[in-house]
Amino acid sequence: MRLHRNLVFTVIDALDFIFNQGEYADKVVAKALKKDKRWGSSDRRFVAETIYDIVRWKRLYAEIADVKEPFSRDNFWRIFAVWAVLRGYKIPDWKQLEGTPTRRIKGRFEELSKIRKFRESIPDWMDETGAKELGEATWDKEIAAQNEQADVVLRVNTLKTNVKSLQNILAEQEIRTKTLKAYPDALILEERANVFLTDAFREGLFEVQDASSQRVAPLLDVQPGMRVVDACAGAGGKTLHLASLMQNKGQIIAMDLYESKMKQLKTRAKRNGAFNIEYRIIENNKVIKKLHDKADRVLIDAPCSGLGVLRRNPDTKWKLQPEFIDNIRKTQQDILQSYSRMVRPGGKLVYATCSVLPSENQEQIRTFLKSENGKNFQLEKDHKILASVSGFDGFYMALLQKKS
Ligand SMILES: C[S@@+](CC[C@H](N)C(=O)[O-])C[C@H]1O[C@@H](n2cnc3c(N)ncnc32)[C@H](O)[C@@H]1O
Repeated sequence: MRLHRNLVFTVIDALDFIFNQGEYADKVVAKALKKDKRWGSSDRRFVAETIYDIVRWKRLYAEIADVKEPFSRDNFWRIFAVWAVLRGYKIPDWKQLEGTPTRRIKGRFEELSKIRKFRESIPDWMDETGAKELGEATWDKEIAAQNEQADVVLRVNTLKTNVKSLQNILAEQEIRTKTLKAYPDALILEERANVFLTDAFREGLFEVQDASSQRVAPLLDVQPGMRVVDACAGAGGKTLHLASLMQNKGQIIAMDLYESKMKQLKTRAKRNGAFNIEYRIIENNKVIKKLHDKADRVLIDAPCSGLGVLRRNPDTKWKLQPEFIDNIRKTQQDILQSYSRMVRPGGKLVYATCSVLPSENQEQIRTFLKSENGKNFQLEKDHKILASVSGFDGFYMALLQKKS
């Protein structure tokens, strides 16, 4: 395997943006891929996958390369050299890679692979939190699974098409997919492809949405004609799923703190042909109060640590801080306390996160159910989804019913 100079330089530049300028990996990758129109699909794959790989394995590779943050340009080359040696590339005779200690790199890799926080390349605090909350054995498997590359999963937009038709449309463009048992609207790509460039995507025939995330909206048990509040709608992955489950009938009130996210949701809703959505920015508590006891269903897709979706967002490992998790736990309980009041007697509520930490999940529900507000609710069921067991993102979702 040969390394190509302009691709590798693009990777080094991207790492500088991510690690020294605090930019998000997905944005940097998207920008990097636009750099040269002549690149073919394997060049683009090399750039994207190498950047993500090095972001994912930063701690391990930096330790092997014996470099510390803030990284200089020379440090990035040394980290890149570690990646290239471990991936089996022949090191080219470029001056930046002169003197790469191939044998030493392999030896250090063997040694460090015996220690989980290096082997899985995570900060000390994250390793301790994961082990404390899930137990050593489960965390061992879970963090390993979360370091694997995620599959690309589509959710078929049943407002516009069905699984079989979309499968045929994509197959005509050489994009082969498989159905997934127990996930009725899902298609999984057999090989990675940039599905956002397809006409099928532009026409709103599907969204990219992990299989675990596709379990949230169905759990809420919505029916056409209901009034449903999606209280933390964000850019609306689950709002759109709710709209198709409701066959565009009834009312979905999508809320978030941020207007920018609502704007993205509006664009996506238009593409999806979802017409039963109203939008509210939560500027103050009045927005919530007005809906007290009025919603048949409320979805709280709560802000969380994201410790279930590291496969998709490996830079979370480095951006997340323990203080953030402490604060987000308080926010999660506040949101549960406040937004649950929108559920009408006899109505239902789903609380979900894309975290695997019990303290953000079942423990929040336990605290809520013991509280004054929570006494009006009972837990119907919950799903604790681990990436190591499901093969998809780590998620938690609980269905509660308000007493009549
Ligand atoms: C997990 S994300 C939502 C993802 C979205 N539901 C989807 O499926 O694409 C959590 C969202 O909660 C929003 N949020 C944070 N604090 C909030 C609050 N107090 N009230 C409502 N939304 C909040 C964030 O802006 C973010 O968009």
